[in-house]
Amino acid sequence: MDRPYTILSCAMSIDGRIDDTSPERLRLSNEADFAEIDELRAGCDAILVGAGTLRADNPRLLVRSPVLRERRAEQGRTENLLKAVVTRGGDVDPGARFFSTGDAGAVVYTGGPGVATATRCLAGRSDTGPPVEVVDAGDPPTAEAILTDLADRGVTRLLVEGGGHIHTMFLGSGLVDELRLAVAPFLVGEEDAPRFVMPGSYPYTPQAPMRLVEARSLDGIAVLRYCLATEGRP
Ligand SMILES: NC(=O)C1=CN([C@@H]2O[C@H](COP(=O)(O)OP(=O)(O)OC[C@H]3O[C@@H](n4cnc5c(N)ncnc54)[C@H](OP(=O)(O)O)[C@@H]3O)[C@@H](O)[C@H]2O)C=CC1
Ligand SMILES: Nc1c(N[C@@H]2O[C@H](COP(=O)(O)O)[C@@H](O)[C@H]2O)[nH]c(=O)[nH]c1=O
Repeated sequence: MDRPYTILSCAMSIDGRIDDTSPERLRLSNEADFAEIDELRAGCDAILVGAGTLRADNPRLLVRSPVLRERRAEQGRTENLLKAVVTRGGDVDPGARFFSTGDAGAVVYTGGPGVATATRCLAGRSDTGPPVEVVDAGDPPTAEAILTDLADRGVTRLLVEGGGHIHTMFLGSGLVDELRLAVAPFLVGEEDAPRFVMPGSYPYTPQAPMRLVEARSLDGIAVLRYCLATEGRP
């Protein structure tokens, strides 16, 4: 299977939560960590999130540093990354910042009735924004179909940036090459706070663990990097 090198990046609390239940976005990363994540973004061709993250955070998913954007432009690349969102039902907000910002366009991965729903939702968008395409990636969409489509678009390096259901989908597929975790030095402690992953079936077991390749402190945040590709795994 021709697919991009796939990095999953996530910031979590010590109790494995990626947000709290308040309406404001929880800041788990510190400035140094956000700067590293920006470097990580700048080194990728595409960035992918789930529709839940779009609804909760209304993120822009841009390269923040002007220096990094300029470096990309000098390399003949778009200043920002191609954006991708995964939705089962196709209900996406055409006014979301995800669709109106950036210079590389966006792809909505959905399937079944979600294709018509997403197409209908996006019909209300103005024509002046970056191009947006709705792609049928199966019903329900699979990580494999999404990665194959991204590879066809010339994406060689993909950053998956949440949320918990999308982590579950991608880690469950066994098609992630690298995991970067930033562990903030506190606990969220709320039963209903979004989790890093849901219960599920994962190929990373005590018999076939991930390989820890880096562990360091970034101003008090533990940065952990794991290599997920091992022999016998795709
Ligand atoms: N700390 C961090 O690093 C990050 C934290 N977050 C946080 O994560 C939270 C959001 O996470 P979460 O609620 O899990 O949402 P996700 O971003 O994981 O998106 C979930 C949505 O993805 C779609 N989906 C789920 N499973 C599938 C599937 N198998 N196939 C296709 N589509 C699927 C559904 O969309 P639909 O409903 O449209 O059908 C679902 O509602 C927010 O609170 C956000 O702040 C997010 C990113 C990073
Ligand atoms: N809060 C939090 C994260 N949250 C996620 O980061 C993304 C930010 O997008 P944008 O603001 O557009 O650049 C968005 O998907 C949001 O859910 N990420 C992290 O690395 N650390 C954090 O503490």
